[in-house]
Amino acid sequence: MVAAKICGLKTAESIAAAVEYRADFIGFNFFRKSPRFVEPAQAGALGRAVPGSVLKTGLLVDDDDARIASILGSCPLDLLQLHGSETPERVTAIRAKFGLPVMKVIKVRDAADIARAADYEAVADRLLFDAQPPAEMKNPLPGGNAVSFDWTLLQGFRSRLPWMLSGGLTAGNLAEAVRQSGAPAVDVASGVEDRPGEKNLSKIKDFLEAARSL
Ligand SMILES: O=C(O)c1ccccc1NCC(=O)[C@H](O)[C@H](O)COP(=O)(O)O
Repeated sequence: MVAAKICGLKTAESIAAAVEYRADFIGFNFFRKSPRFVEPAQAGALGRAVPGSVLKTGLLVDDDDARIASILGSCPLDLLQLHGSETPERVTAIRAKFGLPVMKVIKVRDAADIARAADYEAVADRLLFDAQPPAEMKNPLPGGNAVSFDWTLLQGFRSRLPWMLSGGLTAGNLAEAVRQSGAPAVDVASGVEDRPGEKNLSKIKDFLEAARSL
């Protein structure tokens, strides 16, 4: 079994499906340009249906303290996912100011990107490896692009921090992704959707059942 996060949830039905099929994390996306964006107040209301056993994750991209404080005022969270270009110093500052665990996202194109995880080893609580959007991709978002990277780049990766694999995952490729990478946890947004931002409850079920079967 590998732990699983379903990211970009913004409806009661999709959250209920994630909880029913035992997601370990759910993600609220606070990046306004994303098709998965959810208003913090709405996320706060939705989050009240989430049991304490499922960690509510807030997805941020280079947000300042005022915005993070505003989000947390509307939506209690268990984990902050920093998906932008936050430096180790910025991660340290956010963690200290808000008193919440931080998952730093490392965007991967090649082996040098994996090595950059070491910069956050002493300051983050978790790591998430996501694909760097390909250079030719028109108007990519910082994440949620349904793009994967070479999972073998993570072979032999060791960290004192728990880490997740992300990027282009689906119920259909999950076993191979985990076999190649050795990931102990996985994360998905597009792979459980029919269209960007529109979650498919059966795909959520299939993804979470696939994660539990490994
Ligand atoms: O999902 C988004 O729209 C998004 C937008 C901006 C920054 C991050 C975003 N998603 C972050 C996630 O954790 C996604 O689950 C991850 O990038 C994987 O996405 P996908 O390849 O679509 O499964």
